[in-house]
Amino acid sequence: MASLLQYHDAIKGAKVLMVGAGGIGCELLKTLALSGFQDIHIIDMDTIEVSNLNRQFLFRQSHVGQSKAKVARDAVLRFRPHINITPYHANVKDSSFNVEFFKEYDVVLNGLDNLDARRHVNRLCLAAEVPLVESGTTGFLGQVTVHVKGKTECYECQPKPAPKTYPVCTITSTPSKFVHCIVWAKDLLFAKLFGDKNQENDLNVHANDSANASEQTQDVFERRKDEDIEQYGRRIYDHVFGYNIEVALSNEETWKNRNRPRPMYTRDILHDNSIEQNGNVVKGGPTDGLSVSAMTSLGLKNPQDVWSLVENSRIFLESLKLFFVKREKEIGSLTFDKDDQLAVEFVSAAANIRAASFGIPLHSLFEAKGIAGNIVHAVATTNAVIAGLIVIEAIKVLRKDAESYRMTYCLEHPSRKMLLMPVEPFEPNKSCCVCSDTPLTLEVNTQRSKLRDFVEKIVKAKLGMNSPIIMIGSVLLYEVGDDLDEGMIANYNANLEKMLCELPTPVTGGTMISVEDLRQEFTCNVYIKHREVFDEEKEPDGMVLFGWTQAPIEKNDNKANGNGETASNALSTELSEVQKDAEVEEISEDTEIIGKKRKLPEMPSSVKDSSNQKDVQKIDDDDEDDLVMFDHLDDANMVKKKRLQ
Ligand SMILES: Nc1ncnc2c1ncn2[C@@H]1O[C@H](COP(=O)(O)OP(=O)(O)OP(=O)(O)O)[C@@H](O)[C@H]1O
Ligand SMILES: [Zn+2]
Repeated sequence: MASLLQYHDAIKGAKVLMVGAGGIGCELLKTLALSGFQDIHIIDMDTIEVSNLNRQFLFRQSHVGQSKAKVARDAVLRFRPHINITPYHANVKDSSFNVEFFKEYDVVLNGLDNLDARRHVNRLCLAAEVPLVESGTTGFLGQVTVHVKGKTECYECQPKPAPKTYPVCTITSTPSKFVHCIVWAKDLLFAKLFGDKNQENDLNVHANDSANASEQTQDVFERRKDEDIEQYGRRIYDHVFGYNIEVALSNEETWKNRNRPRPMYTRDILHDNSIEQNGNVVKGGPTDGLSVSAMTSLGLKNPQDVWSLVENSRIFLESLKLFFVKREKEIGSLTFDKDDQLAVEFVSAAANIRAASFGIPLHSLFEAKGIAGNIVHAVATTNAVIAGLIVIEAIKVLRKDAESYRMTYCLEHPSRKMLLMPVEPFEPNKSCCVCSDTPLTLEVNTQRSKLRDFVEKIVKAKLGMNSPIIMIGSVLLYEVGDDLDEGMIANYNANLEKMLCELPTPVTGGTMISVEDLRQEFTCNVYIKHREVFDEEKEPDGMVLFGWTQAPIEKNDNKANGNGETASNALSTELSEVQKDAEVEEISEDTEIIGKKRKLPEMPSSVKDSSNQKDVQKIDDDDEDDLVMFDHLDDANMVKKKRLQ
């Protein structure tokens, strides 16, 4: 009875910070409120999108365009009117959410969808010494991990899997990488125009240019009776690249912290009648569906060339026309196939036009073809399960019950006979540069690399610092800040362009550089080792950082935005099968780790063999054959003592 009371007191008196009010966040807020939490603060920088409504159940159609944090608060207060919920419609990386702010909380709960924000929160939690419960879901997979400074590993102690999935809103509204444009072109536009008409689709199908009311309700993507194919193509182009972008621009909130896209209309891009002049090969040509090609039709030969916006626009219109003229019978039943030349041409051109609109570098057809993917649908149930686990861990953290902390993985294969896999947390990784003082080593050619290369490729891309200060001893070489005077800015800019060995305090072999992010209260020492030659293919940065735990950089990614999302509720892109497999593999690897290194002091009863003290479980899977060894309880306890002092 006493312990129940204690448990209740821990919840009632706790001040909790939730970061992210999306798929996991909505479930989490509801569960926190219903579990008796009374002082909850929520940070989320986004507004509600139509595509959120199917699973972010606190939001309704009428809330579209409003702050997620605020609407989530109002929704929960309706059934828990007497608790305090404080919303912040802001980026968690804003300077107001500093260490002092974090110190006010008893626990921080993440429901985020990107690595960048997760790393930032991890660092602030370490600096403020506040426990963090971290989470993520992708389709049926998910995990909850606990990070307590000095007791367990931090979020960055282990290498992170390469980013694999993309949030729906990023695809439909705010692409920042070429891969987002490919997913949009393939999974939304191509599917809408040529696929099953009954499929759900997140594209805006209404236009405001309809002359009468009946047309208001008509799907814009339907070809109208007697509509000329040229006209139809241009109408689609103007709708998706022009009108829809204008609609998106009208929501000012979305663009507060982002670059505004440019609406594109055929009348502006294609001033001449190039389509009619060049596209008239349509009547002749091959009859075999899969060999029809817009490139051939327009005389574009090299798929490795990056086409201009005009060329992509012509390919777009031409491939659309060819589908209707040459492959009309297939329309309504097509699915994207990377071996279908015309489909690849259409998707590649559409992605490039969208990329141009959003200021994203264009890619060749060859590159675009390599980025094809499957959707990993968000599974609301996974979010709910994960939210429940977050609350369970949060309660343990509040009760300082370190012995029972668990990292829990939600698995996909029911044939493993267990949905949830609890794992005892690791102790901190002594060589983690984020939660320990271990210096990093950088091999670099100090005569050929500029300070700018170091800042961009190491400090920002790898160490994830947003406002770095770079020093050697007490000499400042570079800093980012709002309060710098013109002289300082000029000085730092000049330093950026200097080779490392030519800086006012030269960086050569043996130099120790100190890099600090004041906002994250994160400092790193980087020991420099001069090296003459680098392998251009294997070491494209021309420098190699040792001693950090970050995963390899994502391939097929727009380098300008180095952080990928391991999103909950996400669309995956190709790197398709490969990525899906990787996700499963990731869990399999963990499974193996459990057998070898991580012990499971308590397993779900479904997998416990009651007759055994030392259980060897053979888990049969469709195509996998994992052997997992569970140590008996006594061993497990010993291990636990060793890990969690
Ligand atoms: N730096 C950040 N600061 C504040 N909130 C963030 C930050 N980064 C991500 N978020 C929020 O985290 C939430 C993640 O939720 P979720 O994964 O469900 O994504 P979503 O954008 O709501 O859904 P989807 O994109 O899949 O339609 C989003 O609401 C997003 O606004
Ligand atoms: Zn760490």
